[in-house]
Amino acid sequence: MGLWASEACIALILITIHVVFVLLKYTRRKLDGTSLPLPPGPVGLPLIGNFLYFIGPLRRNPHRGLACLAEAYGPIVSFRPGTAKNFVLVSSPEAAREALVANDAGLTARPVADNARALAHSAGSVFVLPGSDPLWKKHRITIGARFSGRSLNVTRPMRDRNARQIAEHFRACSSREVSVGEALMSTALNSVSNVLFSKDVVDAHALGEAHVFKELVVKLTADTAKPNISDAFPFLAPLDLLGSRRSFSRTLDKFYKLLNAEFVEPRLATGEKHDDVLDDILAQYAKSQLTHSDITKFLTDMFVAGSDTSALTVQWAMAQLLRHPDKMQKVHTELAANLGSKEFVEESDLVQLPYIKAVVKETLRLHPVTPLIPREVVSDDMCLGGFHIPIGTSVFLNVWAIGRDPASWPQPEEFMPERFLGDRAVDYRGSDFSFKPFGAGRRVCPGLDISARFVPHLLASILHKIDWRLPNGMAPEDVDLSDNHRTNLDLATPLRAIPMFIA
Ligand code: HEM
Repeated sequence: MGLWASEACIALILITIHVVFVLLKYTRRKLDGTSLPLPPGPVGLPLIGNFLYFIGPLRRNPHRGLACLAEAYGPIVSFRPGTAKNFVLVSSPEAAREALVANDAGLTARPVADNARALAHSAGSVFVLPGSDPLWKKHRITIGARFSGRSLNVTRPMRDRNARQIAEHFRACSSREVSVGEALMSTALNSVSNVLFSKDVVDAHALGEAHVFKELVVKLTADTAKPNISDAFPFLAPLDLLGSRRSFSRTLDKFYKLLNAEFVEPRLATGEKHDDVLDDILAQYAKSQLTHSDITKFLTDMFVAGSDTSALTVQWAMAQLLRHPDKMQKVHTELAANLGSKEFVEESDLVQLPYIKAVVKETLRLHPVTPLIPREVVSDDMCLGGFHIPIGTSVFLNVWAIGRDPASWPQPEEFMPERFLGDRAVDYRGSDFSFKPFGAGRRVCPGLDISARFVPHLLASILHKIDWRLPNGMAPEDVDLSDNHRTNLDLATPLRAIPMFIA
């Protein structure tokens, strides 16, 4: 009886706190002068809000769980995972357009995960610095000058060489079962490092092997957005209860040291010039416009943002093609018809390979590697879809759900690259918000242009003159297409297959 009474007492206190909290919020909005309602969403518990969702249905694949919330509450949903700020979820093309076009200026920040604060990384990170920060602007100009448009023609020969290396690697593995993703990750790292430092980071003979640089980037990528109780309950952050930030700090520290020892210090010592990103940032360093720490943080972000994303997209495309032999046949027919006996695919061949490019787009529609694009409301409250979105709210665009919206995509679950050919040739940029795997607006992915070249190039290179088989008597329908949302959208079962070189 005594125990029951104390439980009832605790429940009463929690309910009272919750009611006070709701009343305070209501009163504040009245004082703010807004009469717009907040977006609808699941009712949270006192104090912990909707936290239980995040250790339950949303733990493994939040993009799927959040798509179900949108089905229940509509295209703009709000919820509160813990005592941290409100989250708003955007899940329709129209709402995404309103967020990224009409409200772009107000959404130029990103939520900062507790891990990102390790070694003060967030203070120099191009990924999380607010859009108003002069350092963010400086970094975006540096990236834009080397990673977009015609400037990419300068580095094209290096990507041709990287694509040729991976083709040779898989041809040399002919008839042997391989992990498809391992070599793809090495090649994606090399394609980024060549624009940054004019150098491969993984040796051509070791593409399929473990490598310290690769291991560190893989670990940093996996841990960047690892679920962490400190993010739901910021008052616990100083304790770092899961040790997440400490572990991230150790990995970051190793990576910073590696970047400095192998790339930054030697270039500073010799004063060599290579007409690349490192030249550009060292020139800014010489004028005291950047610190040494700004440089390592920037380079770290470029590897974390640019390599796993590209490698995973090619791995997803391969998984879909192995699952759909008729589409694989179309790819081989296109390659044979346009390249004939040419030994290796070059970037300039892509104009003749529309089907391969459509395969990549269809892959990014179904498996966008950043399924939930994170933004944050800065400077002022905003109105979205007739709802009030207070300053400080974290806004997530569920591009995974938008890419499967049946109103925009007939038979949305089917892998049909043909939908990206002909009249309905939706592109990555442009006004169609039913397909935005690289985001949009001021914070659009600055790697879009290089990815639009290199991802189809990489895919074509590992398919040209190579016939892929499934191992252990697997049938196409046995290819596992289930996903696992770590920082990026990973395959739940890493793809293994057997390359057969067609001489
Ligand atoms: C298939 C490949 C890729 C995909 C699907 C992808 C997707 C994305 C998405 C969705 C965003 C957020 C955009 C937004 O908020 O609107 C982003 C940001 C970013 N991406 Fe990519 N990305 C890819 C490759 C790359 C590459 C190759 C690089 C550079 C080497 C890169 C560098 C970045 C950076 C630095 C940001 C942060 C930009 C900022 O916050 O200002 N990405 N990417």
